[in-house]
Amino acid sequence: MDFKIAVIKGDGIGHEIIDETIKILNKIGKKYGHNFKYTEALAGGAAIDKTGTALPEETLNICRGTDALLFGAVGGPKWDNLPGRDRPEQGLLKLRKELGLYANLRPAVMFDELRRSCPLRGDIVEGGLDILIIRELTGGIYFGKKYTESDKAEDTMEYSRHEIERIAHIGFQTAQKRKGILTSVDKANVLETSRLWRKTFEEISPGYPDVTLNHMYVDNAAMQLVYNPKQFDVIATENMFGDILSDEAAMITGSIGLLPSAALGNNYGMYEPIHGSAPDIAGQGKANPIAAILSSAMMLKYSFNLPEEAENIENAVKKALAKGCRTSDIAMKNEKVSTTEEMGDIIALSL
Ligand SMILES: NC(=O)c1ccc[n+]([C@@H]2O[C@H](COP(=O)([O-])OP(=O)(O)OC[C@H]3O[C@@H](n4cnc5c(N)ncnc54)[C@H](O)[C@@H]3O)[C@@H](O)[C@H]2O)c1
Ligand SMILES: CC(C)[C@H](C(=O)O)[C@@H](O)C(=O)O
Ligand SMILES: [Mg+2]
Repeated sequence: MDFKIAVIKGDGIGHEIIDETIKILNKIGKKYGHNFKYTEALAGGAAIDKTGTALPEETLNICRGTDALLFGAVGGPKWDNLPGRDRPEQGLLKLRKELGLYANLRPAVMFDELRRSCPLRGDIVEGGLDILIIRELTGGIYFGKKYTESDKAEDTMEYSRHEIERIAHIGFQTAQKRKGILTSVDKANVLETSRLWRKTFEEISPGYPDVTLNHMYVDNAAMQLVYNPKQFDVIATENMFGDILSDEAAMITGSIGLLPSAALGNNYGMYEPIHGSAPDIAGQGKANPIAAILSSAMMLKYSFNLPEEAENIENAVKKALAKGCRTSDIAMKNEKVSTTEEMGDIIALSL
């Protein structure tokens, strides 16, 4: 079958990790008889340099004409002094908003092979970890009214019932297919948006009697993630809390370079690692491509309905780790360090 994929490498390590991901997809295509057709598009700093804007109209048109999007990362020190609305990150935010990608699935799964890379005590993560964070992606403080003058600035957090309801349904339905435990994370002791969030989850809960709904304040959730992460099955939370908690969850599994994501809406799916452009290691072959490669597995599963092919990629990642392949972020002292490309090669060989 033919599948059209828009590829946005972005900035920094975005290029290196997406190149490895395409290597894997091509091999999968060959193995299963699929034809993945890629169209590259610009966003972020690279787009600013070339066109003056972080999300050119042409990029949006390319994305609207494809079956799914593969995204690397955007941003970097070169563009850090631009006014907020002109920054590379705005390209990503606008893409999410324009394509209606409101639900962001961020699975934090610990590979047995990487138990030693987890910074937590062994007994805390014994038996492994499998948490799915569902982050609301097109609302909240990221997209509320903004205001700035020389001595004062404002960001507004806004949520409508509709925005919360659609995330809640995804949270409950996802929990139904897993262990049936949904933790809604908010700050309802302080924020009006969180009180509406909690009330909405409560109202929807009776429709899912097989799911246990818990509420947790975000500060406690940050603490519980390192104290007792195994209590979590599905976490549903608003945009900024989800951004922060998913970086924390990624590190618990061993590295931020491991955590993939799917940004889903009613018409499109965009697949991106949760990490950034990592300017400190860009261009040095040090980036871990696993988060991007696992994001492509999510693409096969969610956008193309190819679960067997997706599982093949996940298993190949496990095999590469079992063979001892480690990029610098997950290598222990005295372990051989592989480059981004070597990791990609070993995963490709393991398919
Ligand atoms: N989705 C995105 O495009 C995205 C996400 C986060 C940050 N950013 C942008 O990236 C830039 C850098 O931000 P930051 O430093 O806060 O976050 P970052 O995720 O880029 O890097 C944080 C740390 O993690 C390391 N790291 C990240 N990904 C890695 C990988 N795949 N393999 C090995 N190590 C990895 C980096 O070297 C760095 O030390 C900023 O401009 C930021 O806005 C973009
Ligand atoms: C780059 C930034 C806009 C983005 C976010 O905050 O959503 C990133 O941190 C992420 O997690 O995808
Ligand atoms: Mg983030």
